[in-house]
Amino acid sequence: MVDTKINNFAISRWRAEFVDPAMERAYHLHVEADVAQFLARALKLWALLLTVFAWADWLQLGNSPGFYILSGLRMAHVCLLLCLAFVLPLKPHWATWGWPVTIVAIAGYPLFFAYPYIMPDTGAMGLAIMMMMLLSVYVFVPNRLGLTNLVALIGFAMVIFNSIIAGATLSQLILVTIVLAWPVSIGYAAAHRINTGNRKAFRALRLAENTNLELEEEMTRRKTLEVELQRQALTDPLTGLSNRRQYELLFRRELERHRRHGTRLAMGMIDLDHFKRINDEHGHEFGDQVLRTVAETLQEPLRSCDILGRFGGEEFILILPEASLQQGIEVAERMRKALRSAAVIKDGKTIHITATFAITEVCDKDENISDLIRRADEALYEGKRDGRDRVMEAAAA
Ligand SMILES: Nc1nc2c(ncn2[C@@H]2O[C@H](COP(=O)(O)OP(=O)(O)OP(=O)(O)O)[C@@H](O)[C@H]2O)c(=O)[nH]1
Repeated sequence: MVDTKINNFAISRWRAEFVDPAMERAYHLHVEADVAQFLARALKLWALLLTVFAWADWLQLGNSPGFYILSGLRMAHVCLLLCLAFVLPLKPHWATWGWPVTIVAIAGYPLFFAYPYIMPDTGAMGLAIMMMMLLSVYVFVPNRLGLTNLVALIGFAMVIFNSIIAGATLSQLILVTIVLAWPVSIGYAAAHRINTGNRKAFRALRLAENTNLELEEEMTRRKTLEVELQRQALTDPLTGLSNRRQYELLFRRELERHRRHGTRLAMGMIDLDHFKRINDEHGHEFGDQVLRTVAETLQEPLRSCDILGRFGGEEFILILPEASLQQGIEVAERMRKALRSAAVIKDGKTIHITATFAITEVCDKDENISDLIRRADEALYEGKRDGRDRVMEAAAA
């Protein structure tokens, strides 16, 4: 992810590039395919124009050594332009890197340099061509602004050098400078605007992407929070079992299924034996630990569709969908044995826990869970009285 710190998006004043190299690289990566495609087209057009201009040389020079020298230089430059144009689709990063097109542009100067020597009377036309070329490299050939300045500077220096060789006076040199300053300054301003504008568009895109990402993260965070809140609202914080709201809801759903499809539905109550003693002897905190262990142990023999909830204190509630009274008793027996063999170690001492179970089954008379709880509770009471650690049957009357 791109850093959203606004400093990272600062654009340099003269080069019209991002100040942060990493950001500039990211920008290059983003635009390189498009730039490479456009640059390849520009190079091909440039090569075409250069080739066409050989006709003008022929008209001026005819079948002369000068024509062949200029044509040789012209063709060498055309070859370079076309080579780069055909390599760019394979190496698109060359387009944004800038140096290949810069070198190819500079390699074209010998042709312009040779003109005044072969055709001394075309000085004004050479100057006009140089003006056009300078303007073109700025506005038509996509390149890094600093490198375009280098191309322009070398071209400018070459024209001045040629003019001095040709014996130009100081006032003529000043005039040539003013004439060339015109396309350079206009070209620079236009290229600066294009480069800065493109980077500003990239900055806006990145900021929008970052905002989207932050929004997505916030949405995920809220969703996770919502799920957690929902979980907390439906589970007992100590044991992680279903709380009253949850198991009553699930029971209503199962009761509905029982009424509609005639499926059987068993229900049970579980009450730990002498839990007060554990609390009194080992402390409330240890009692909590025991309750957590009990919750884990009681769940072991259950199917994934069975529901174990915390009824309150050291009492638990059991809902067994599609189970008869007999099947419920068998499950309870397995739970009782599992609990018996589970042990909690305290100060090197092993503490065994037992519980009394009461199982009942939904019958036609039952209207809600309270009817079953009442029945199971009575059986529990009997179980306690008969010595605890047993499974009681609470058949409907
Ligand atoms: N540690 C802890 N103890 C609890 C919690 N809820 C209830 N208790 C304790 O559970 C004990 C229940 O005691 P009783 O109702 O007398 O039942 P018992 O000692 O298990 O005796 P029988 O049910 O007759 O076998 C009390 O001491 C409560 O304080 C709890 O969340 N954590």
